[in-house]
Amino acid sequence: MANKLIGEIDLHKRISNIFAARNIITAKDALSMTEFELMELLDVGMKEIQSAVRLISEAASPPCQSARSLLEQKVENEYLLGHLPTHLKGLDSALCGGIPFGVLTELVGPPGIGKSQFCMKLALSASFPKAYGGLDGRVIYIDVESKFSSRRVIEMGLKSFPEVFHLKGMAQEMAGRILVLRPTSLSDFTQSIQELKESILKNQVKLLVIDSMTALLSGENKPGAQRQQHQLGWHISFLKSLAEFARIPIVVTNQVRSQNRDETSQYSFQAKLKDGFEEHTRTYDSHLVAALGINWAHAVTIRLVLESKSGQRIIKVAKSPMSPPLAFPFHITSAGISLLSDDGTELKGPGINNIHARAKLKDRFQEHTRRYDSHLVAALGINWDHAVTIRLVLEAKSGQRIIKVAKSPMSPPLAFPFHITSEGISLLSDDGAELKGRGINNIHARGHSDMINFNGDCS
Ligand SMILES: Nc1ncnc2c1ncn2[C@@H]1O[C@H](COP(=O)(O)OP(=O)(O)OP(=O)(O)O)[C@@H](O)[C@H]1O
Repeated sequence: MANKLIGEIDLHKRISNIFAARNIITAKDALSMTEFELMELLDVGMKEIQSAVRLISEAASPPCQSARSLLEQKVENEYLLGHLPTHLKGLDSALCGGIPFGVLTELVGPPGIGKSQFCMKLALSASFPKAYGGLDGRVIYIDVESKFSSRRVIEMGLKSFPEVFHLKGMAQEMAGRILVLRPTSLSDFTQSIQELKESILKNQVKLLVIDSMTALLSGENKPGAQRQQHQLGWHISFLKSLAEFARIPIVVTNQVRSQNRDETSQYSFQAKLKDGFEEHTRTYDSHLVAALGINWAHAVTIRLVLESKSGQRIIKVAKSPMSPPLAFPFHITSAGISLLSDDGTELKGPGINNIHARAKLKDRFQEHTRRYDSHLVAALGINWDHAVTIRLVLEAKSGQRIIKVAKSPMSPPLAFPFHITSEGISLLSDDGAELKGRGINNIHARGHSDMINFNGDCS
């Protein structure tokens, strides 16, 4: 508006020509001067100057709008901006159609809970043909932890949308629409996202995924949480403006982990300290704030918390401008994430922003395994568990050697009995038994009494 040309404003021709002759071209040029200055410069009477300034101001100001018309515009824009369906019915209806365009959405939760699985399914949904509920677009998937698996995406597609994926060439076509970038450092990542702006518009990109932001920070060896948060500040505003500018959903994953003995973590900006419970949770904040920074938590429009409670995976809509806090139990199958119920349970109180890394220790047996956690954490370091993509656990249970796929982005937890002969390791059966519950990350060294559990991994 300020750059509106004076020549295009409905001024008297003579006055308009005088402005042009004195090189006052835009509304901003004219309105930056006082009426006396204009009088002096243009050599025109006060009355004429006042009338010209009034007309220029009117032309340069945005029109008045009623609250009603603003609301109508908002609804219209939301419709135009659209949503990326998650194909999880309950979640899609809570989010008015799915992950909204034009804003940042954060998936936050402990390792192994299913954040990458969720992102891969979103990538599928964005690249899928419109006729089948997709967006028919391309996806940029920034895979910091090298967890993206095209095999897994195709498996999800075949199981979730068999009618489309069995069409000849469709799997290749879908996989070809997902561009995977693997930055090796924060500066590499910075360069990649700066270069993205143009290609997002040119290439019909409908989704940008960053999996995960935490891994980018933990990869940097710079000392001091403050410094890391400061570095992240630029990325937050850049990604936010990129989402708005390109009108696409940007989905970012973040791991959280409590280094403390309790398994609950909480975002620090939530809940004023009033009572003992909140005072207690405060001790865990410092770790989370160090990883993500306070500005990050404010910048995201949608926050979905994925957690595990009493052996059940749960997805919570923890922050959303259009939904109350809701929780949905889910599981992961070969078709990807699916909800066990589409009716979310409404959440109240401080629980909304708590993140359960695993079930609370309830009995003496588990209390016993806890002693070994500190040993593992001390030996391997807390970042170790985050860093590995595949974890195979080799253990002995009731005299039988077992190899377990305990962490994998493309396989459910499976156990295979094996033995070792002169030819090396061989499986006794090629049909793995699927594992459920806490046993997945337990390691049996001999009998029950020697069991070790990976600290913080979800059960
Ligand atoms: N084909 C499959 N069938 C069933 N479950 C699977 C399959 N592939 C992977 N999973 C399950 O998905 C889980 C891993 O999820 P995912 O890799 O998304 O975790 P994450 O939250 O991204 O972890 P991290 O923070 O460590 O990256 C594992 O429990 C694994 O068993």
